[in-house]
Amino acid sequence: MLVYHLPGTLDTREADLDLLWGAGATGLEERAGVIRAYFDARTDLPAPVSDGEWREETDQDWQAEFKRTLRPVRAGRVTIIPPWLREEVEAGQLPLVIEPGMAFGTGHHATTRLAVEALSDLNLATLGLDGTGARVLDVGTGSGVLAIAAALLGARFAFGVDIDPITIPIARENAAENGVPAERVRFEEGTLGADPLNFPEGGPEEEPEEETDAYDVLVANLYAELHDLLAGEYAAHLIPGGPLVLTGILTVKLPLVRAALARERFGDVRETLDGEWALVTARAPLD
Ligand SMILES: C[S@@+](CC[C@H](N)C(=O)[O-])C[C@H]1O[C@@H](n2cnc3c(N)ncnc32)[C@H](O)[C@@H]1O
Repeated sequence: MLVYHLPGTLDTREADLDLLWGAGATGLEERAGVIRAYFDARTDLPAPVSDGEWREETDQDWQAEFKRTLRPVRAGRVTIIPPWLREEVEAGQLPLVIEPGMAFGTGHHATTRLAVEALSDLNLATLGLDGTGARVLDVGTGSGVLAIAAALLGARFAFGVDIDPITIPIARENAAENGVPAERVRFEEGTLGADPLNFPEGGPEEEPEEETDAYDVLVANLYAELHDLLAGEYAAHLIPGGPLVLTGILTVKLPLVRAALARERFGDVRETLDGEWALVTARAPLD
């Protein structure tokens, strides 16, 4: 790939951008104070933009640069890292390894971090039947990050569902990478309500008490309109009083989520804000 590196930013050199397009650039972007102009072939550039340099780059350069930009993400008792940053997890933190890839959920989005923090605040190891650990349902699992976080935090069983089939093998690989055994985490294509055949039963077959579709905790990083649509399903899939953790909510859309939770008689509704994003926790109705 042929890239022309021009010092400056898209803002400060706005007047020069037309010259690059005019010279045949196929794309422009800015990284760390350098404008990158993509070309199919070298060409003579006019004087105002001749202070840059041509570079041949390979895909490996891109991957290396992307890898260098990733940092560990601390979320409560968990630190989310790509595999090559294992050494950077502080003592006492639970490492959660996520291979950055095609599925949403590397931990770098505020909503993922907020949800892991909220899971970290719940006592997942002692919730649930006989205090033996919570059964957690993760709706819209993506990379599996929230279900895997729940398992690492002591949940007895975590179940991730996603309507996008591409996420499921990725989530399974991430669970294996974190050493979470298959009987403690499961991922299936599916959603709540729409297709009962696709909605899996509660857990490992060898434990009869798991064969229920009511969970101790439900977490969903989706978006406000979907939380509104699914609020009744959330209540139906939680034990009475079970914690609900919702994120993916733009703060401007909070009234929609508040109204949906009130309609379905959720209690103890609390909100945490991070910039334009919100996380809402609540308790399922008691009857
Ligand atoms: C914002 S990502 C969240 C990923 C991950 N749970 C996290 O917290 O980083 C939302 C995920 O929800 C999935 N999704 C969207 N609509 C859904 C639905 N109706 N039911 C289940 N999953 C859905 C998407 O495919 C996507 O993987």
